[in-house]
Amino acid sequence: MTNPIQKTKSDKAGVEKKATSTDAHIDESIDKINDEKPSGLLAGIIERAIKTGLGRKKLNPSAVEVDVAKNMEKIHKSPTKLRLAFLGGGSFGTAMANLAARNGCDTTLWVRDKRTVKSMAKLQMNKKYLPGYKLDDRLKYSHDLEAAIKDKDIIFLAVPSLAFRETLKNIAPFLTGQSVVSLTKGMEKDTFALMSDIIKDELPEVNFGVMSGPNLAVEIMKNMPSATVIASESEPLRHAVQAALHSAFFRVFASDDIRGVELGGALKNIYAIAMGMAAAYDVGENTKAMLLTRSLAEMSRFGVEAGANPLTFLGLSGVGDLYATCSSELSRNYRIGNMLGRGMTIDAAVKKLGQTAEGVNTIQQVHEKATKEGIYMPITHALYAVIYEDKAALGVALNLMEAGFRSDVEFVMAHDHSNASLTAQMQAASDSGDDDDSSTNDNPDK
Ligand SMILES: NC(=O)C1=CN([C@@H]2O[C@H](COP(=O)(O)OP(=O)(O)OC[C@H]3O[C@@H](n4cnc5c(N)ncnc54)[C@H](OP(=O)(O)O)[C@@H]3O)[C@@H](O)[C@H]2O)C=CC1
Ligand SMILES: O=C(CO)COP(=O)(O)O
Repeated sequence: MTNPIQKTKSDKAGVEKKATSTDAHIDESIDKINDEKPSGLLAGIIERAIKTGLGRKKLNPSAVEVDVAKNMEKIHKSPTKLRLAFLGGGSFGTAMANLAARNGCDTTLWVRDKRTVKSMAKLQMNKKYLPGYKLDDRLKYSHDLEAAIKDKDIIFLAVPSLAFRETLKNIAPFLTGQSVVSLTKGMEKDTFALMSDIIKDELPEVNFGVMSGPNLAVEIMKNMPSATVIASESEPLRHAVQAALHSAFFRVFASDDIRGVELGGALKNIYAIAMGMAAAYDVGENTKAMLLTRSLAEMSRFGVEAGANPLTFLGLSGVGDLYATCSSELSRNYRIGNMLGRGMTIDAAVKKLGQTAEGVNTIQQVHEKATKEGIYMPITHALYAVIYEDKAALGVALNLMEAGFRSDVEFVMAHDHSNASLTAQMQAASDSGDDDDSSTNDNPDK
């Protein structure tokens, strides 16, 4: 059997020279990105961190990794270097694999397309998803799934949710005790399964975790300080992921609330679409703040119904990711919303984006689940009505504003019957007073 890792290594060495001198288009992109480099205080922090070895010095990586290795089941010969595989050659898989390689982990990025693997090894760059960003020269590339995961300690999955189950099925025959960590933020179409559910379904024996947080891939490639959360019931796995990815630019916090962390990452995509749409209507900061915090209320309400701890939504994977994705045009979900707000159809917006926007499917899943189970999710239902039932956005937004009286944080003061009866009185008064026809199906006191 060929060893694709060795092969790509020599490819890299052979082609590097060409890449630096001939690809004018990429040089242009790099110049453009360099122009956008952080400046001032941020630039100072980054420069200092680089000079001091990416901030891992104090952590004494080999000591941490020896400790991790001692604890991890079925861990093997060389405990001084964690061995990692990242599956998925999009922007996030690439950014995370690059972080790990830069930290000195033995890292292979698996990409399904052979030509893309060749191009990445040649240029040390992901031209399609992260053009202009040079990748660490220790990062290895492979399109051979078996070889990519062989002898690894941890396999990180960064494929879109629609490919998650299929990817697990494909690696199942080659597993020899590796742990699995999902980086995917979505729900399986039609089953409402989260990625951890799919892991338990397909690989019931495997030690697993999920990682999620405010991690816009391009900002990570620019060394902009960021943080994330690894959630797992396995402490050794949490430690291993922290040790593998931690640097002065990237902090990895820990949690054992897998459901909460995972739902934060999946649900915020719905609200990023809503916020992108609101931005297209030039709404004010008060409106954005209202939308953001009522989105958080929906997320935590839904999370609790699904078995999550509501406090998890106050962490990086909840409010942290919600804020990042709802504020930035780097978010693909936000961009989809913005295109919708400017009058495009959902199909045209998805086509124009040409990348993964998990929220498009998540809205449908959550709308259906919440309707079936009677979970109060007015923003999700409103968004569904605009996107999939062709309701007018303005009417839907006004309806949301006219929804009944509710408590602010329902885990502090429950939405009780006095609110419900007040709402009913108001509703009756407004029904008899006007004949507004811009309704949605929302019942605010369901
Ligand atoms: N980008 C980000 O900032 C972040 C993304 N995430 C999450 O990570 C996941 C992946 O997103 P991201 O990397 O951004 O996506 P991208 O759209 O950038 O890339 C998707 C990648 O998945 C590959 N792919 C698609 N279908 C399959 C399949 N059936 N088998 C194997 N590979 C496949 C694509 O290959 P091809 O090019 O050949 O189609 C491509 O390499 C999503 O769930 C996302 O929510 C999480 C945090 C941050
Ligand atoms: O999850 C992300 C940032 O944390 C990326 O968001 P998008 O998938 O909307 O680009």
